[in-house]
Amino acid sequence: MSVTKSHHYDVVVLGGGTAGELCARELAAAGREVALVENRLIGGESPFFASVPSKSLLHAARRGETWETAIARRDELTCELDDAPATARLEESGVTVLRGYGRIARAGVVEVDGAAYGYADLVVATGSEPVVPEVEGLADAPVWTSDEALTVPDLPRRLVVLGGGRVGCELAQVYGAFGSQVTLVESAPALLAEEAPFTGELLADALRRMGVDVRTGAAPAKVERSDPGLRLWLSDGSLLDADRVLVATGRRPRTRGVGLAAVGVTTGPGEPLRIDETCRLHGRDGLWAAGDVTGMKTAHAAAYQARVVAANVLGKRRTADYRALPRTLFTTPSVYAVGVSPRRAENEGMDLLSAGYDLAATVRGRVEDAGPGRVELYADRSTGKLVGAAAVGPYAEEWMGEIALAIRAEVPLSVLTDVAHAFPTYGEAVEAPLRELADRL
Ligand SMILES: Cc1cc2nc3c(=O)[nH]c(=O)nc-3n(C[C@H](O)[C@H](O)[C@H](O)COP(=O)(O)OP(=O)(O)OC[C@H]3O[C@@H](n4cnc5c(N)ncnc54)[C@H](O)[C@@H]3O)c2cc1C
Ligand SMILES: NC(=O)c1ccc[n+]([C@@H]2O[C@H](COP(=O)([O-])OP(=O)(O)OC[C@H]3O[C@@H](n4cnc5c(N)ncnc54)[C@H](O)[C@@H]3O)[C@@H](O)[C@H]2O)c1
Repeated sequence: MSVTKSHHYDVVVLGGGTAGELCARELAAAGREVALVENRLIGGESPFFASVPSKSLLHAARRGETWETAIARRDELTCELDDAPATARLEESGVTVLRGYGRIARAGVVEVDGAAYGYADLVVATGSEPVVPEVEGLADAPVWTSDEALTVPDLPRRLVVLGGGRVGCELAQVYGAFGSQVTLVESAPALLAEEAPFTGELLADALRRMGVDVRTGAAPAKVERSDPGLRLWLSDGSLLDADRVLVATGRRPRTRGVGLAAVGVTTGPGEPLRIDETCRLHGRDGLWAAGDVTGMKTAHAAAYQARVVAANVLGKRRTADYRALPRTLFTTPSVYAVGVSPRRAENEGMDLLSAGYDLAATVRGRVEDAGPGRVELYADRSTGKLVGAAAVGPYAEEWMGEIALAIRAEVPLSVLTDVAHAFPTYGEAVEAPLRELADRL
């Protein structure tokens, strides 16, 4: 179809999720004429299908609410999947919203459902999509991804969750807490295999204690419909009967169909877009990318990059620093990790010094009978700096924030050991390992 150029914008943003929406908003606030192209909901995954509904259900589970109350609150928080308020706020901030599927037609031109729009700068923020593993029969089975698991009102009697990463563990806890009989199947030998081993071990124990059947080192080999529900054969030879399968085996950057080849950007299927430290795409002028499409995995990372892109489009050179982006699970107990993990240090040949502390040894942990929990801190022996940390415990994502700051700001251990924490708090748990690291370095 031949297209005509309808308008020229300073900036066109492809994708209105966390990254795209924030970037568009910042650029419009700075006086740029900005259009944002979105083919689903303004706000993207996080407020409607991901962070917000999952955190709402986890919170309801902690409070012991009924499933009906929990999903009513979830649906209220996700505005019943109505993005009209978010769209109105974005338009009020000066951004033009173009509804439809955006594709780069050629350098300087984006096509949206037959109409063409010019741009000086283009920001690709098209997010990611779930990966469904190729397993015999899986495509014909009643399968959910997190999208369905976080929007439908059903509470399956028997649920098999494939994948023990962040989505799988959070949703296994949600459905297990509300009464589904949940089996969590993870192909790696442990949950959260990329993180410090104690995190996956404590999380698996917590899930098992609440009745989730956690199977590690096993993957689905074959799926068949049965009456009622379906039957799964696992690679270890065991058999599972279920009413529903939730696939949570990862996500891949959404790069197909965006027309990147038209501007000379080639990328393999499932590969993230390559950006430099300023979030410039493939080193090309006027082309930028932010969020999951670049291989990021969290909303806060998407927002961080969006700000970096906006600053650079506005001509203020800003580089991204990824050393202290938190990785969290909002389960009970929470899991928090930041910076270098023991696994990564091993892969990179980094000489890591570690020190840990059990939360049960803190007064707060005893007062609240918090159950098993732990903090580990990691320093690079060659530089003497704190480079990573992991924690499992109540609201670890809140009280470990100071460690992210310490890593990012390279705060010396001599200063960190001189900080007093309020008594009695979980935050006190970092004091002993900090002192130990300082003594041993
Ligand atoms: C179940 C779940 C729970 C999560 N929980 C958390 C959490 O607690 N904390 C956290 O930090 N992160 C969490 N995440 C991750 C977080 O949701 C993502 O990192 C975040 O949404 C990424 O934002 P984004 O802007 O890169 O992409 P998205 O939010 O995916 O937005 C991309 C948008 O682009 C649109 N789009 C794509 N292609 C086109 C096109 N060609 N034309 C027009 N529009 C297009 C899509 O429709 C979409 O709206 C969770 C993820 C999942 C799946
Ligand atoms: N709290 C948070 O910040 C949060 C919460 C949920 C999701 N997310 C993000 O959403 C994205 C998607 O999460 P996810 O959990 O789907 O992906 P993930 O990559 O974190 O985990 C996928 C897991 O599935 C396993 N797996 C892969 N193939 C398998 C198979 N065939 N059978 C069994 N197991 C298999 C992998 O070993 C891995 O442990 C991630 O980027 C994650 O960071 C973030």
